[in-house]
Amino acid sequence: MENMTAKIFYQSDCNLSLLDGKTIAIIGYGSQGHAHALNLKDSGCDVIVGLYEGSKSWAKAEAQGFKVYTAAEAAKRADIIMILINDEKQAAMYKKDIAPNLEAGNMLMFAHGFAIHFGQIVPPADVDVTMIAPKGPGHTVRSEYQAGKGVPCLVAVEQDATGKAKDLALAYALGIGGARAGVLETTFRTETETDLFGEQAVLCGGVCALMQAGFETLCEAGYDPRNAYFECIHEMKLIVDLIYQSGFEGMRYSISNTAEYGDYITGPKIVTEDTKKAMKKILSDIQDGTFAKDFLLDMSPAGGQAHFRAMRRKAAEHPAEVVGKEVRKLYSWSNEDKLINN
Ligand SMILES: NC(=O)C1=CN([C@@H]2O[C@H](COP(=O)(O)OP(=O)(O)OC[C@H]3O[C@@H](n4cnc5c(N)ncnc54)[C@H](OP(=O)(O)O)[C@@H]3O)[C@@H](O)[C@H]2O)C=CC1
Ligand SMILES: CC[C@](O)(C(C)=O)C(=O)O
Ligand SMILES: [Mg+2]
Ligand SMILES: [Mg+2]
Repeated sequence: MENMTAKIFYQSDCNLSLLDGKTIAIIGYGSQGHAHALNLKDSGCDVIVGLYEGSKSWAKAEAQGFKVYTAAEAAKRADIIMILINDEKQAAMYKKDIAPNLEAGNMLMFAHGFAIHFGQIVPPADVDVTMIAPKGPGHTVRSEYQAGKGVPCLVAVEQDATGKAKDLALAYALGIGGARAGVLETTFRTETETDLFGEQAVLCGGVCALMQAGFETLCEAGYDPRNAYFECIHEMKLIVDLIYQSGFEGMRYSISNTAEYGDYITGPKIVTEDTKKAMKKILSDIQDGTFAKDFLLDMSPAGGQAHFRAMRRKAAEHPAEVVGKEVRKLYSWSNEDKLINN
């Protein structure tokens, strides 16, 4: 097992004043970008935003109080440059906009290790290269900060040219609220491999496939699709919320004995040794670069996102999506669809 003694840093380990006098450029204003920029601004930091001419987010970032520049101009003006654009676009943008404007002693930052770990970006030796990777979606990084809380983060230092890289990165983690929850020390490699594995096998790929298969099974057996949606999709959040609060044991305390008995009996029939075997293959494809190669190829100008777009279209047409729209209207307090339009 990996090092279980890796340090966790909290607010008292982080010195926000290390960011005094430093300009932070947030490149990208999407899920993570808007959250980091707004949280840092609310923490008193000097933040500018870098985008491309014609970006749909330019006016939004300005309306939310930021000076917005092209990525190249923002990089030139900044001491700390956080790259929060899509992983597959980072290498080309870095080469064109960031590299020519980097100065010795700058800090280049990432929220995910993909571009560095897979060698898409190779920064010069005289800059710090660090990562603060929130373990949660950008919109939650913002909403937790506003609630006085934070999303836990990973911190990693790839290059420490100034000798202060880790302390500066930790100050940044406090600025976005992550240190309120805890910041676990790791490496770019480990963050990249575990993050890709988690989102593919469990959080996004695994959970969505499980919910959809359950929904389909009930619908194919003739049950009302709205009932199937309640049972296999809607209620997932409520069960996961209990796990979030008190672990599996806490969740099982809240459910009936009938459900708990069925949980123990049936879980291993669904997630079998074959599922574990498939998980191991997924992990090995991530570790040896197979996934990164396939992803980058499809997302490249030559690939034209052919596979990505087809998969996205097919997923959007799933009957659960149609029923879901109707069911989600029932709970007017839900802001999920607002997120999609943000
Ligand atoms: N989504 C998440 O919650 C998490 C993401 N991460 C990591 O954070 C990073 C950002 O991901 P995410 O927030 O999902 O990205 P999004 O797709 O939500 O946003 C990308 C942003 O980058 C802008 N952009 C695209 N190309 C350029 C360019 N050439 N120059 C300047 N800006 C550009 C986009 O502009 P426009 O608005 O015009 O489209 C958009 O504002 C990735 O490394 C990801 O792995 C890490 C943890 C969680
Ligand atoms: C789970 C997906 C994620 O890794 C995240 C929100 O943490 C991502 O890349 O968006
Ligand atoms: Mg993640
Ligand atoms: Mg991820």
